[in-house]
Amino acid sequence: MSAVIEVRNLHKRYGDTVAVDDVSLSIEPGEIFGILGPNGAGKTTTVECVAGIRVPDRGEIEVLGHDPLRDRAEVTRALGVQLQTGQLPDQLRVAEALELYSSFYPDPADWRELMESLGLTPKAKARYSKLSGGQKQRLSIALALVGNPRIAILDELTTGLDPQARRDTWELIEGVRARGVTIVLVTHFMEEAERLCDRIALIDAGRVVTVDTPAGLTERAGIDQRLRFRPSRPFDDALLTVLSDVKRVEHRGGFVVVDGTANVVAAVTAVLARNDITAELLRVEQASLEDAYVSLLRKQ
Ligand SMILES: Nc1ncnc2c1ncn2[C@@H]1O[C@H](COP(=O)(O)OP(=O)(O)OP(=O)(O)O)[C@@H](O)[C@H]1O
Repeated sequence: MSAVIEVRNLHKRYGDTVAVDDVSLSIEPGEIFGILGPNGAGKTTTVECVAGIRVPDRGEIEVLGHDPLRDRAEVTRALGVQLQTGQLPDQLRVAEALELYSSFYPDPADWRELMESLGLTPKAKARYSKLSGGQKQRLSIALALVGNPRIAILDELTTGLDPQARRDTWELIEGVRARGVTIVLVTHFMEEAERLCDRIALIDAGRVVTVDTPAGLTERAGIDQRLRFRPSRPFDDALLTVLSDVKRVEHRGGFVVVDGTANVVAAVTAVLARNDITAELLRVEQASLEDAYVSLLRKQ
C-alpha cells in the first residue's frame, strides 16, 4: 500500500537557523512512526510542516495524497494534531473544549469516552487555567484524537505525565493504532519509542540519520551485548580495547561496562582470567534503544 505521509527533501530555516536541512520520510498506513533526536534537531518543525502549520522553504509533502497547505480542508479533516505549543483559552472548561472540538469534525469520537479514558472526567468542569501540567497534556491528547483522525501527530505525547498516566496513555495509543490509525510520535522517551513504534526515524541537525525498527536500530549500532562487572583490581582499559569483539569500555561508579559483539562475554572473561582479575557481580545485558541512539548519534 502506498504511504500515507510522504515528505521529500524538506527544508526549513528560521532566519539564520537551519531547522530542517533535507528531510525525506515515507510513513506507511497503520504504523506508529517515531521521530527521535536531540533537542533542536528539527523534529517539531518537520511535523508542523506535515500538519500545514509551517510553510516549508523547499520540498514536497503529501498527506493522503494532499498538500497540507493547498488542500487544507482535506488534511485538517484527516489529521489529529497534538503539538508542543497547544494552548487553549484559560476560561475554557475541559468538557467544553472536547465538545467544541468534536463539533468541528463530521465523524467525531465519543468525547466523553475519550475524557474518561484519559482520566479527565473528574476535571470535566475545570477551567483550562486550573489544570496541572499533566492534565493539560492529557487534554491535548484527547483533542488530537477527538476528530477520529486517520492520522494522529503526537509531539511529546507523555512529557509531564506521571508513570501511571504514561502507561495508561501508551495503552490508549495502542488501542488507537488497533483501529488502523497511523500515528506519528515525536518523543524523547526511549522506553516509549521501543514499546510503541514500528519504525523510528533518527533525526539530527535537520537531517535523517537513519530509519529502522527499534530492533534494527540496536543492530545497526553494532552493540550486540553489554557486560557489566566490578573488577577485583584496577586494570588498564587497553587490556580490553585491543580485543576485536570489544567496541567500547566505560567506567561507571566502580563498575566496568563493556559493549561488544555477541562474543564479547567469552573474550572479556578469558582475558580477565589470564590476568588474574575476577569479574565480580558480572551481568550481561542486551543493548537498549537508548544505547543505540547514543551510539548512532555519536557516529554522526
Ligand atoms: N519559531 C521559531 N523561530 C526561530 N527559530 C526556531 C523556531 N522554532 C524552532 N526554531 C529553531 O529551529 C531548530 C529546530 O527546532 P525544533 O523545535 O524543530 O527542534 P526539535 O527537534 O523539535 O527540538 P526539541 O526536542 O527541543 O523539541 C532549533 O534550533 C530551534 O531553536
